[in-house]
Amino acid sequence: MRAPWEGAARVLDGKAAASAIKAELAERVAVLRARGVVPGLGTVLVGEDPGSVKYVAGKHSDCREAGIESIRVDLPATAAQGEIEAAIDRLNADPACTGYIVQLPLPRGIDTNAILERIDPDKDADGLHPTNLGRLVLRGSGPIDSPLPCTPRGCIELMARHGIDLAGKDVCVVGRGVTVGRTIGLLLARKDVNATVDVCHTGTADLAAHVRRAGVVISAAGSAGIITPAMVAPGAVVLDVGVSRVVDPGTGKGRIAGDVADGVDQVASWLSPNPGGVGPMTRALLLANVVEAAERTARVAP
Ligand SMILES: Nc1nc2c(c(=O)[nH]1)N[C@@H](CN(C=O)c1ccc(C(=O)N[C@@H](CCC(=O)O)C(=O)O)cc1)CN2
Repeated sequence: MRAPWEGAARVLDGKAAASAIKAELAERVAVLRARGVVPGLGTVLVGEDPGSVKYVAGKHSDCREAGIESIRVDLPATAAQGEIEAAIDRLNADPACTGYIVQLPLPRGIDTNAILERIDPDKDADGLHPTNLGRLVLRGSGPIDSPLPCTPRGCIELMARHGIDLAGKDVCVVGRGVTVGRTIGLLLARKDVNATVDVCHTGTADLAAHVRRAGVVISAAGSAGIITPAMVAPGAVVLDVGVSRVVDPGTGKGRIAGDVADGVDQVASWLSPNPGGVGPMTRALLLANVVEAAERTARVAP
């Protein structure tokens, strides 16, 4: 007899979940506006990396959809550390900007940690300021009244909105970048989620053995096709978060590839497409951070 997942994984539809979240947020923004509180998201983009340009443009169009104002600061790739810091200082002082992000990665030679630490923690829409990461570490249970990193939050919300309960599950996270791998374990291991987390990276001796043990695989390695069907336990939930640019050998043209190889959909019970999975959720949860910060300021209950 075939298990329910055999044949084709069900789709973790990030586009649909993100649209629902944005509609919910639009209602909360209307309440805020009625009380004279206007949320405004700022973005700082340094350089013209095509991926980053696209993601930032997406964040501004999301703001329009949810009724959030947005402020764009675009700097050339040659911007010096001091110029980026000056832009941060202006956003910290701007009352129209209630939250903002610095699009990562920053060009080589820029001290990213110094930039992230300069953001006013109360305006940190990405949840990557040390104060907010520290709050996440300190508050292992109960509500958190500070912003949470958007992609980790998006991964958990995507599964929750598809009825996937993570309590007691073994989750294998692949990748240790700051926006996902290094922070998602903090959220997954909280008492309200109750998962057990295994974080793998380029120094992991036997990646396949770790992935095979997991009921949930979250791959944010940025290494095309690193998660193969043979590595995945039958019925596992798989989230494809990584993005890399590859050249298609057939056409010679560049294209975007995820971490999950073809055929995983024949083994997994649920699979997030890439694009269309975690990416839109990252953007929706960024807006949630902005709205929640404005609600805290206005003391409006969600
Ligand atoms: N300051 C930050 N920088 C970066 C973050 C972050 O959370 N904060 N994460 C990533 C990029 N990212 C957000 O900025 C991001 C990635 C992907 C998407 C997205 O919607 N992707 C679409 C596809 C878009 C396309 O290429 O057509 C999808 O997956 O469907 C949004 C945001 C690194 N930097």
